[in-house]
Amino acid sequence: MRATTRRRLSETLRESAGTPQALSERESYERMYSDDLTKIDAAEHNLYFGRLDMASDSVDDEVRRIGRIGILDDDERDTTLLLDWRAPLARPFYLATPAAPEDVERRRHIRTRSRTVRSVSDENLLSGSIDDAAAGANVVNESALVDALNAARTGEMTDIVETIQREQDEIIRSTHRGVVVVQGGPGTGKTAVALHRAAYLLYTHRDLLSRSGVLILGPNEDFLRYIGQVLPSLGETGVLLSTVGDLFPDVTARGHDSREATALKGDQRMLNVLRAAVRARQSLPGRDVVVRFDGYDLPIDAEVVKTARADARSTRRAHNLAQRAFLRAALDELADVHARRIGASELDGSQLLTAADLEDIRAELEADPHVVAAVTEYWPTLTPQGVLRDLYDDPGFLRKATRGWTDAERDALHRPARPLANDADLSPGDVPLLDELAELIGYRTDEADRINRARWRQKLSEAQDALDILTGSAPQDLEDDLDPEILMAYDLIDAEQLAERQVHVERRTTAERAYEDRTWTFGHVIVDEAQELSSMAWRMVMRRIPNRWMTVIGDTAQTGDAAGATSWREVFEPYVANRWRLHELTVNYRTPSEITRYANRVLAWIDPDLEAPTSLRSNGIDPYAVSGDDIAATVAELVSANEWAGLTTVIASDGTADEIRAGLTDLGSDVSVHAITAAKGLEFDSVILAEPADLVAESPRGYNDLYVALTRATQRLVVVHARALPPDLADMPRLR
Ligand SMILES: Nc1ncnc2c1ncn2[C@@H]1O[C@H](COP(=O)(O)OP(=O)(O)OP(=O)(O)O)[C@@H](O)[C@H]1O
Repeated sequence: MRATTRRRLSETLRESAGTPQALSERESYERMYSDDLTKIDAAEHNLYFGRLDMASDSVDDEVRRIGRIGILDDDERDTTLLLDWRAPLARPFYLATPAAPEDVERRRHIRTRSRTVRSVSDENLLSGSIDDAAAGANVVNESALVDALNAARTGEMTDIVETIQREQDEIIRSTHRGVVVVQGGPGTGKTAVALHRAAYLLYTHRDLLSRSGVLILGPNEDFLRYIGQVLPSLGETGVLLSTVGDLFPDVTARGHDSREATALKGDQRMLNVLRAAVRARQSLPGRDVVVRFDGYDLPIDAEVVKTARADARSTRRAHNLAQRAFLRAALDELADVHARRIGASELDGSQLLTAADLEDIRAELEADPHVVAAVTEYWPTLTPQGVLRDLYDDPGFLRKATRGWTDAERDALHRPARPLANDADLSPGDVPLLDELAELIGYRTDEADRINRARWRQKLSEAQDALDILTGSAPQDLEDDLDPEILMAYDLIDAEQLAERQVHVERRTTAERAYEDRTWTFGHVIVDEAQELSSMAWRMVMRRIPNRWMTVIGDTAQTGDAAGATSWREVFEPYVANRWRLHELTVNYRTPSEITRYANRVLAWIDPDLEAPTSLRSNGIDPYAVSGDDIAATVAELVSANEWAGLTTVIASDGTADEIRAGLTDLGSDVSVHAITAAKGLEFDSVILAEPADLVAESPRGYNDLYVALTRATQRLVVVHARALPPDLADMPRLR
């Protein structure tokens, strides 16, 4: 397949494309073959991993071979060689258990490295002789699963197609067209499920979703990097991965907010603040505003602006879009004022000017840039960034827009404007506010169009230059005495046509186009670590998905963000009423029971009603605590005194992470350090948790943060502390 695809690709590249049409065709073939090659390369590892021998009395007594991608033979009947894991016929591979064998007589696991088979294990599901699966256990493909769970972590998430469990499979293949909410404790495979659901939906609804795209939202860049390889390894490349903070085209928000500011910016009350802010920009003139027109001082008074403003507001259009109506009404009023001044009869005040004269005045006003500028001052063109910066910067404006707020709340929002390139001074919490403002203002970020137009102008000018050169190099004798019979290049072709020949057809993927367009609506949206999204962020996400076909993954016990969610019902009911469905995942695949013993106590403290996930395995390695007066020094000592096999990290509070990192860098150690807010969703072989009391004290959601920190390790946990341990960890064995 690879050789054939390569050959076709190089044939395509060799073809010359004379017309724009042919060029466009060539490019779409080029893309298709390149995508196929990527897919084939990605599937190489463990391509064929499962086989089902169906019972001889079942409807289809057959053998099904299951792999990462589907492969058909090139015989006449297109015989299936390998079934895609997402095909309906492959499903019993994930569902069959000895208790409910689904007509499967034997399930076989094949593990390969490159093209060598490393192991084969069989489960006989009908005969009752089960070599491999713990009979009756609710775990499918157990030995392969245990292998996968014990494997050392690499810092990149891997796919789980060989060992998807029943409760996970149900979510991955859910046919629900509304919101599917997946609630589950740490390590229950929520992220894995989300990614496999994306792959499944792309396979099942390829036509629809390849046009509209799938968006996956994650909490931070590190997390997106961590999960970034999973979908490509499943042959899917057309998905846009983003954080909420990166979802507004051209804005790379890197600013940092206090907890108070974060909470306020995420609060629904901001909606009224933003509305008020935009309305406050539709202001009235003070006294004595005049503009010179036609030799007279023309007053722009509050009455004129008020009438125009009422007209513009009654259009109910977004601010920038209503500017035209405002201007039209204001100029009508001003034309009247002016006509009354110059055309009124001295005798009885009646108007001496004809309707045509009035029209002329109106047209002259409109053509006068000073008049237009003076009028639009009271209904200016706005940008979301401009409004937001002014709001934070100007205490008077802030006060006006935040009726009913306390001074302390206003202080938390106040921030002098220091604009940076790409709006990097704004924070991720500002992005949903920008998006809301963009709606209120009617601001479009047609970045793609803008770029295309700029490119087009560039091409046009290059083409013009080329024509000029052609003209300039025309033989002199012809120049002097142009022979109308001789055709010149510029007689046949103008710059525009020349440029058109150069145009490259749309080469960007759906995901790339979606990223550059604020008003893009996706076919499906997946939100991971969804508990961290604020109300304002949800409004932004919902705008991207009007059909509300979403998969939302999270754990309200892990909410750390000051504006995050504590109840799924509260989040979704306003958008979809009861069109949301809750699934729960109950098995913790990541953390051994030795560690969850402690984590579960913290969970019970956060919410006694939440059920703790069951740990699938125990590894015999008990966590222990080490104390020392200087945290950074004790961590450094611990790190240098031990062999840390596998991926190891130190998790610390946001406030102390830097200090600890500096201590380890001095040592030259490659053990990483993660501040708690950056550790969400990640996992490591070993975790050193530094000063849990700091995590608890640093935030009102401190126990949630502690819970997250305690559930990141797949093998070992060590706690280092100077202050007293939180009560739930107090009985941990001590090294010293
Ligand atoms: N069916 C499975 N087969 C093999 N590994 C699995 C399976 N389900 C989950 N895992 C593994 O368990 C680990 C935890 O999964 P994942 O990160 O998806 O959990 P999570 O619920 O998102 O956790 P958190 O809430 O902490 O972010 C990962 O290494 C994942 O690959």
